[in-house]
Amino acid sequence: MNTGQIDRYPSHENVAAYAATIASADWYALERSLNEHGNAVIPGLLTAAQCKALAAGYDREQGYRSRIVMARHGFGRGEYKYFAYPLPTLLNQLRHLLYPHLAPIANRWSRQLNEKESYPPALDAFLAQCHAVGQTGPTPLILQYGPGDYNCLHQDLYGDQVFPLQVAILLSAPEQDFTGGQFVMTETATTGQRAEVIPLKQGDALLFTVNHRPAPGKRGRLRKVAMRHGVSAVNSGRRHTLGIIFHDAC
Ligand SMILES: O=C(O)CCC(=O)C(=O)O
Ligand SMILES: [Fe+2]
Repeated sequence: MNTGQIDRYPSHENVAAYAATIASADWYALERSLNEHGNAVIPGLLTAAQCKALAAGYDREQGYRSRIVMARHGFGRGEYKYFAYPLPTLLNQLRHLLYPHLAPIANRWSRQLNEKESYPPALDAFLAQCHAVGQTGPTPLILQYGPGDYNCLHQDLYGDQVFPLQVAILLSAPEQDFTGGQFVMTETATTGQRAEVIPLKQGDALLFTVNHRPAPGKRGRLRKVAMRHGVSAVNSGRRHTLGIIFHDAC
């Protein structure tokens, strides 16, 4: 883990708290939820103060490698910024702390789908694989939505190297900071399509499928189902999200 970096977000008073929350989470239950629904929630991973500090950092010029205005690309309406390396300490730690719990799940999914991918136990080894094929751009991001903004259903794929799980942390408080703006996931299988709205509170971390996952089909046999995620229109206020994607980008 890179510890020799400047912390751009001062109010991370509870660094040990999120490490303890990740370490003590019921990872069997989280995996069961991921297997059954393609998503799972760690409630209250960040404090309101940590969420506010990250959201307030959105307007800073420094610390980001690019800003994307979603309407220009047909991605929806709203905007987001990709962090630059070195990532803020909190974000770097969250990415490193979450990955080792997700890699064994990713490996079980890969085996169940007869895929060749296997994911190393630590993030730095996986990132080295990404960097070796030219996927060197950091993908963690922060998104900002105002009234009328939304995020089209999508998959966060940035090259051949794909880690099949990602995390989004809601930084704003629903009904206080914003209304509307619900996180939505869809699942497309040969048996039909369905959508799920996932209610989140400020500071909750949603673990979810990047592109596809194994799901029981007819006669219990596992089949591959494609998943997408997006956000319904924000009605009022401002909504910020922190996105943690584990593969880097070309
Ligand atoms: O704003 C959201 O909740 C969705 C963010 C998103 O698309 C992502 O983190 O990949
Ligand atoms: Fe996304």
